[in-house]
Amino acid sequence: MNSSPQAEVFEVPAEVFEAAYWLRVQSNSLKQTKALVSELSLQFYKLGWLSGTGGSVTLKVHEHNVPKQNQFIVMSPSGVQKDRMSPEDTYVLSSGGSILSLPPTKSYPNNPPKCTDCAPLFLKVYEMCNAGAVIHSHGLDACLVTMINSSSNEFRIRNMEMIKGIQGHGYHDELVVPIIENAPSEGQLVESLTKAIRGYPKSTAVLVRRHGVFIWGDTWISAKTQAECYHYLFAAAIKLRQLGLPY
Ligand SMILES: CSC[C@@H](O)[C@@H](O)C(=O)COP(=O)(O)O
Ligand SMILES: [Zn+2]
Repeated sequence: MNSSPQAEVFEVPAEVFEAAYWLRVQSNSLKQTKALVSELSLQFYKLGWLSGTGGSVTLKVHEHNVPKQNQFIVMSPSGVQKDRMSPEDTYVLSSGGSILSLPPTKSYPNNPPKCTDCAPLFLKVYEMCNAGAVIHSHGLDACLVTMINSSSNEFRIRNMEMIKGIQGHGYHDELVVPIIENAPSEGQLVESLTKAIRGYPKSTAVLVRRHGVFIWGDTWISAKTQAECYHYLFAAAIKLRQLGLPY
């Protein structure tokens, strides 16, 4: 008879094994994606899209041969100066929304970090739109354009060359972007965002009244390009209105 004490056996859940496997596969591109999130955040801060800690950028880790459902998502922390954020301050989430890694607490000695409040909205966009990147902008024009007509749930513009920069649109197309009402917290916007995405399948943006805009694309390049075009068109609409010209 064997009298030696039995070794304790810990069961590691299958999804932990799987996440660890994909983390290894994607580690190089994960590093690059974290760096890109902080680089783009600084760039967008300079454009006025991420000021006063508002706004946020999220990217999916792009790695060939990794199935979409195993691609990791990088998000920024909540309530921080987005222009001063370093790659190591970012969060890594599974495509299902579980947090896989968080910033070291030494970066936040007085205040434990928290993932962006926009996380449920970003996850909804990833899920419904097959996006590779989402930008939440607090650009002033994105906010003001929702206030031109407070009873309208749409922003419409036509006859502008920059409309061609929006996915699925040509010069002769009218651009229509849904507007949802703001709420005291981001989580309360999930339902109306979902409805707007469903109701406007051609749109790659949703405006939030008196707040800003969510813009997405298949890749970070597409999201950035479109975000530049959307902001141009919002600014143009405001200016045209001031000049008394139709848009
Ligand atoms: C200026 S506060 C803005 C926030 O409430 C929110 O709307 C936002 O855009 C950023 O949230 P955050 O949690 O800091 O990523
Ligand atoms: Zn916001």
